[in-house]
Amino acid sequence: MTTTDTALAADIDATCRLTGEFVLRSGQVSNEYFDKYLFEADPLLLARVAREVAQLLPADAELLGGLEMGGIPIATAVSQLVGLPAVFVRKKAKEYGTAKLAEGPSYDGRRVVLIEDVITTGGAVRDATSALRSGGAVVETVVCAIDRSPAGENPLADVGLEVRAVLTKAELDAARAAARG
Ligand SMILES: O=P(O)(O)OC[C@H]1O[C@H](OP(=O)(O)OP(=O)(O)O)[C@H](O)[C@@H]1O
Ligand SMILES: O=C(O)c1cc(=O)[nH]c(=O)[nH]1
Repeated sequence: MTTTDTALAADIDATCRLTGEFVLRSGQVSNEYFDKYLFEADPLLLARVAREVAQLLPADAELLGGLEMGGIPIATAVSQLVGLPAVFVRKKAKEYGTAKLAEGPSYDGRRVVLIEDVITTGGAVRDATSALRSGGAVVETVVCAIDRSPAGENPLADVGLEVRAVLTKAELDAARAAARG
């Protein structure tokens, strides 16, 4: 367990694990879905997640890159906690106005730590990494609330990204099993 908040896994699991049939972003079909908005909409749970994310930030982070959409509330909460500015990374650049992909201050040449809600295959994070790097950002780490990618593998190793997770699927499963007795 990477979290210092020992009840967090059980509370997140109870709040946002859904069962059914879900098509995921990657096109995979899963019988489980972690609805991050259910914890992000709860001010106390969001604050607890943000505290854990803050502890996982690399010391040399200059900007927090919150990924549209679920990464943005977490990045905002962490930004308020640690005093680092944030950029809000769109899935695709806005087609009018500033036409930006990432909203907020310039990230060219700056060390951006990505903040994500859930990682399954790492596809969304990979896309954001590539886009920000194209704009000159140094992106080496992503901190996510829930990592449900296969245990023991780094789905983003191919793009040189370290994944730091507040909670893994195994930890959520263990919390669920413990709660059921
Ligand atoms: O690791 P992956 O296989 O890419 O899957 C995880 C991504 O899928 C979800 O994005 P979605 O577009 O559903 O999210 P949003 O509600 O945050 O916009 C989730 O928020 C991650 O960004
Ligand atoms: O892979 C996804 O799309 C995904 C999985 C999940 O558990 N939660 C979520 O918001 N997205």
